[in-house]
Amino acid sequence: MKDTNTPSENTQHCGLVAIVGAPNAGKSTLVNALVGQKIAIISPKAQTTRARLMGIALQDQTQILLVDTPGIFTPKKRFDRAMVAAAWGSAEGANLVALVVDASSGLTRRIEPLVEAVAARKEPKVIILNKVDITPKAELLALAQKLYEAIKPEALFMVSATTGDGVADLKRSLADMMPESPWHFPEDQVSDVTDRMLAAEITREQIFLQLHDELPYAAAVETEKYEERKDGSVAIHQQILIARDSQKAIVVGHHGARLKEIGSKARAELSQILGCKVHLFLHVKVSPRWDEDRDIYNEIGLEWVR
Ligand SMILES: Nc1nc2c(ncn2[C@@H]2O[C@H](COP(=O)(O)OP(=O)(O)OP(=O)(O)O)[C@@H](O)[C@H]2O)c(=O)[nH]1
Repeated sequence: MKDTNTPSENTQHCGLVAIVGAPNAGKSTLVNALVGQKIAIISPKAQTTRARLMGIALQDQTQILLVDTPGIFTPKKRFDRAMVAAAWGSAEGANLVALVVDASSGLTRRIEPLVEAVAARKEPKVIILNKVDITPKAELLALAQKLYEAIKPEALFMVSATTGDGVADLKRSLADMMPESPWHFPEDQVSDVTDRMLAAEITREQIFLQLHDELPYAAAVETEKYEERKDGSVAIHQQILIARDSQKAIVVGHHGARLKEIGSKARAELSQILGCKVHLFLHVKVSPRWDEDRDIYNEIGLEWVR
């Protein structure tokens, strides 16, 4: 635990909130909104968040550690199992389990097992109905009632992570539920994601955004080298791993145009986040079984599962 050197040590509060929910519920968007800064990537495609990320939100004297998890779904492949294991693993030892529900989709059969699983958890729970900006009020109230009865949470919130509606109230209430404890991180730290990892995630987000119809989930990004230069800029070398030769042509594009576009958007975003000039070098590598490679699991923060 790090010494935060803040004056009023004895009145500090700090606790862990595990954010769980179905893929696409808006968990990453919500964590970014609570932290007030982008720490997790977002995409309209489900299952974007692969590893466990921690966002650190500050509310007065309270540090709220928000563990953003991969969406919980019924896993089939090893990679999927690793994602779901990471999600539940992060709920262990949490002070609060927060179930985020996409209110606009309602109580679908897909999330019923998740609701049951959350109801059975021993930690205190809250329900967060997200996407209220696109949910009719009557549906919202009916859903709130059903979920309240099923889970019996400490509290239920209605928010829009994208418009920010209800987010400040949610943050204050979460802070009120955190136990008295010294802060676990320095005041200015917003996440436990390393710059290397974030850089890989930003490139992966661009691949998603630009190619999700042609290349769903078939790519991983590894930061091979991350170098801070004397002139204050950062040079980042990354490998884009794809499963098949045919996908290489898609990622590279005509005369390299697609790769250039992925690189230039990722570079612009990284340079904004890191606050310096970024040189980004992307290499595409065909690695037929990248999702069976232990090193890649480590790099993106997932545990290897059997
Ligand atoms: N209209 C609306 N859209 C939202 C809101 N919150 C999130 N979204 C959108 O929902 C989609 C999924 O958001 P994410 O934050 O990536 O969802 P997630 O739950 O982290 O998804 P996984 O990574 O798959 O687990 C994105 O297109 C978001 O822009 C909201 O409050 N209102």
